[in-house]
Amino acid sequence: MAGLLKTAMASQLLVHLQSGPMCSVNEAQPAVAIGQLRSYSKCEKKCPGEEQKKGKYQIVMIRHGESEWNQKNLFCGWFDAALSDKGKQEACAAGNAVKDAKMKFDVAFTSMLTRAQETLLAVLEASEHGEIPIHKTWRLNERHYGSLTGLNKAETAKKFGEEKVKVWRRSFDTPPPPMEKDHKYYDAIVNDPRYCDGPKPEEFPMFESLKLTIERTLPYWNEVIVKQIKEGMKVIVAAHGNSLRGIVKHLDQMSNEAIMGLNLPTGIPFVYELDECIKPVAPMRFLGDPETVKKAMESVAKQGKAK
Ligand SMILES: O=C(O)[C@@H](CO)OP(=O)(O)O
Repeated sequence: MAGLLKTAMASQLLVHLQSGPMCSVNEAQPAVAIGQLRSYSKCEKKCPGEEQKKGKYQIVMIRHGESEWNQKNLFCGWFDAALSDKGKQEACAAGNAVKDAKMKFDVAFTSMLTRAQETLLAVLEASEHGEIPIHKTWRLNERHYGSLTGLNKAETAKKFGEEKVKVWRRSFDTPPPPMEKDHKYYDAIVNDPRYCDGPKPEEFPMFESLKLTIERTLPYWNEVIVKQIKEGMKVIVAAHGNSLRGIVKHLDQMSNEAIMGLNLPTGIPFVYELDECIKPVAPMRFLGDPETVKKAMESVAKQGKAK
């Protein structure tokens, strides 16, 4: 625990949020119609009493906006793809939704990858946050997609079958094949100086299932993020589809089968109300129009279909 806390402190960055260009350029045309704070439940209707349920603590999480590799439908994992223009717009719209919901954060957590960090900065900028501490950790990185990194998902489904790709993408414990040393992106990832403070060589993944992703994400969640929540800090986490699916699985105690059906949309913040034991008192709710959220989730699921 002390080690993780030390790493968290070492990666702390005080960001000066200037009037950055990302949100001012595109704010007139948000790609996602972010609505007011709305309840989103499994029944997709307002369930009585659910909407207003407040916990002792609250946390906001967001998957990064669409990346250039999401746009090209490539397995991305630890490759450091930049946000697409649409992804930048999504991030700004997410920040506007946070502002509309009058949410303020004391501390932020993100991964080592640019797409999550840029999304976070855009959210903080658009929601008029000043300077808050930002902790960056590889433990919130996207799951490592092994040898699939850089392959087109639809073409991979055509070659290996949609079922196989679904297992690689969404099964709990079947990992993709490992990334070997001769892989096109091996050097760019393994020798990236951003990882000089970790992971240690023996921890550095060459592939990850969701199970393995959870095994490296949860210690940080429990020992660093939860600690801050319990100290009364208002927390935002900007990370990735699968590192966040791991946290959601943990929070909602979802079965290995149930988590297969969860596809988080890009760039739409979601909120958990938590009790004193950090257990959700209501389902996650998105700061977005439910129909938009539903469509965005379906579109993520469809990425693994052959064309
Ligand atoms: O490619 C990836 O790294 C992830 C997230 O973009 O994709 P998937 O939704 O297939 O797990």
